[in-house]
Amino acid sequence: MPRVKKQNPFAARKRQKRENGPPKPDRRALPYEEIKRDNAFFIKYYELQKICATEEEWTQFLTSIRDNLPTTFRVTGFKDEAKALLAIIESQLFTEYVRAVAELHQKAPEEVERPLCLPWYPNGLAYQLHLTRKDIRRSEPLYRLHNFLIVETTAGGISRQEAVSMIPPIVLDVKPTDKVLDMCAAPGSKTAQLIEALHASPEEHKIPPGFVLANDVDNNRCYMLVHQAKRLNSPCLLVTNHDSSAFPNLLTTQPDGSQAILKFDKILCDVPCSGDGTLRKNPDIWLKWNLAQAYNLHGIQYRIVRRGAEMLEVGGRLVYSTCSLNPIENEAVLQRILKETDGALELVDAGHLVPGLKYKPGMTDWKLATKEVDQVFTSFDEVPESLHTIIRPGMFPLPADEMAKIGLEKCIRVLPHLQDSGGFFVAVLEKRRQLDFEKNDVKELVALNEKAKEPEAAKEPQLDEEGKPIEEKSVPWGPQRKRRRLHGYKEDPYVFFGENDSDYEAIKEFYQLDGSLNKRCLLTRCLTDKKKNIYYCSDVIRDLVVNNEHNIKIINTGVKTFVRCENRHTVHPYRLAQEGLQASNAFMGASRRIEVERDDLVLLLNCTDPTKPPSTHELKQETQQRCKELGVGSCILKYVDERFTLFVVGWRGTSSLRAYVQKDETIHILRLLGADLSKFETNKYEEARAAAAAAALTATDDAKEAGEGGEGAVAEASESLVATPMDTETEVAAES
Ligand SMILES: C[S@@+](CC[C@H](N)C(=O)[O-])C[C@H]1O[C@@H](n2cnc3c(N)ncnc32)[C@H](O)[C@@H]1O
Repeated sequence: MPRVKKQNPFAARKRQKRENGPPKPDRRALPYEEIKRDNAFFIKYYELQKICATEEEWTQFLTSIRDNLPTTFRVTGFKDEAKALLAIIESQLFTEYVRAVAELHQKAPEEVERPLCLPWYPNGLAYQLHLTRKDIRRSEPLYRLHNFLIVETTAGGISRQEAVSMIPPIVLDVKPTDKVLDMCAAPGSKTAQLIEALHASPEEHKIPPGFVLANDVDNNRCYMLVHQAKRLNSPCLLVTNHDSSAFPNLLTTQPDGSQAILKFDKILCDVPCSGDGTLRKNPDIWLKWNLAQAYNLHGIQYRIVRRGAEMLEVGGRLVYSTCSLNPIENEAVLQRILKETDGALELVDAGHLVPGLKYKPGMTDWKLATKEVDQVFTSFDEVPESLHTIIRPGMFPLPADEMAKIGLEKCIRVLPHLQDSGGFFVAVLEKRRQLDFEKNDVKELVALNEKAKEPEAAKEPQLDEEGKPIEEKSVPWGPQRKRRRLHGYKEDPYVFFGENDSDYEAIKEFYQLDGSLNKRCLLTRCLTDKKKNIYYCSDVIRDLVVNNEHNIKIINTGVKTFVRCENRHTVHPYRLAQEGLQASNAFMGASRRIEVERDDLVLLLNCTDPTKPPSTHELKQETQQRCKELGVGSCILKYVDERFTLFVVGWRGTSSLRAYVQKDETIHILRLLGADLSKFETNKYEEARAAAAAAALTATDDAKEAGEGGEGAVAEASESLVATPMDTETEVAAES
């Protein structure tokens, strides 16, 4: 049969671009100061919707939304370490903040307003600075604050996140036992919060029984998500890449060994939106805002929340959120799903979970309009036929009696002027019973999965009446539209340890692993006898991968726990990885542990030259004694004080001991220990000045010596000044 040649979409796009002429200038490239913070359609539209109660409030709203956004961050985690970091922030960092802001604005320190603790964020762990991102990035007096934010973000001590974006995970109220789905997760700031909530009771659960499945349709953004979530080192995270509106049903193994369709206890639908609530952070949206975006997005927003509702466990909770203020993307989507599910889904009031947050109730009346807002419609009958494909009947508010039943006023609308934040919309739904349109045929799904496992060549193509191959349909509970491509995805495989893995036996013996660690949850990402990195994931994540890897594209799972590290001194081929220690520590015996005092740990962490690790003779007597008992190889350094217990991966050399952590985490731990950090404190402004001066000097000297040709020397001079010490983990211990 002759094959129809398919068009290459990339080539087609390229051709189209060529035909369209030279590219338009990138509006995003405009500096924020130059963007006119105005858009007549935006103003006309929201004035029409009466999103504010009075003229005075409307003026406040407009003033606020045109202003830059203050910077906010939250201290990550709920553990003792987070409390200790918070104490340091509130004392040392904020003292430095007051000094620096006073210098920046040439004020007396007493006149500087201290950062604001966000009252509704649990445990006082989130703060708002009276500075914008730009202030922090571009003002020399603030360089220490900037360094702090960068280092602690990389080390996972804090998360820089817009205040309003912290709300959905709080009202989702995740518990360590919850099965959580984040349907539109990238770049992952909310996923990080969900993971933290999952790990909130380490005393109760060594490894939480629940998990977070974080998904995004955009492959590149999935990698941003992996990067963001990696800082939390959770073995209970699975990242997938799929269209959420057609997310396949997944299989899970029940305690009795049978298979069932996975239902989630908590689902976050932080759907794609027009983003006009982020105008303060992204002023370029002023240039492109138009109503067509909302009309276009309404459909996909509805389909995502509908699919979410199907996958939700009865009794489970689903949070729908957008960073848009538009009722078309918010209330109109919710009224549609609430009407369709006819009482099976219920809106609940979650205000008590964010006490002190100022917000407005959801809207129960709104109008639709043309793109230019020159024609306004209150019902579908008024919409001209030419707009029928854009403006749909379901976008109009329901009749008053139906509206009263669904209770849209329980939604949370945050407007920028209420507490100097971005704009946001959040709604909390709970599932009371199964939905009429839910498909839960487990036998069909098992059969489909089995088929998907067959090698491609073994499959009989499905043919239509004319003998042409039938494209598989995209249905939420069935195979994906592009299922065939799954086999072509370039993700590395997930290879779990078998029953009798010799590497596992060696690791178990060396580290005295206890039997509660399921060896079958260790995995590698390649099919080889000589494993390099060994990852660990929780039992439930393993089960999900094994049951569903042929049905959904898995981007990432597992935390790096053991890394091959062999040299002539080592007796065991694997060292521990700091990333995995948070999980693996719970299973480790006493054989490779050293308890260290503060001074020893500070000494070890301060060694930034991997070729000169501290000699054991420099350490306390007890540490030296313990070192003698340990052979060469990886070990766990344990530090305890009244505030927290820290575990750090170490390396016992033939005559040395060193800490095996990356630079930013080193600084984070030293900060917690109250050590002197001045050697890590860099002033980029001073460095740039020094580099420029050195370059100028060299250029002058070179020009004197060689006449022309000074340029290369200038470049060289400046390059040599930007080398940073110990940015990455050094693979082999110094002595080897
Ligand atoms: C508002 S952002 C999510 C922000 C994210 N929750 C966070 O807190 O970092 C919306 C995301 O939805 C993704 N997206 C858009 N359409 C989608 C779809 N059909 N299925 C899954 N994800 C989708 C986009 O790629 C984008 O990353």
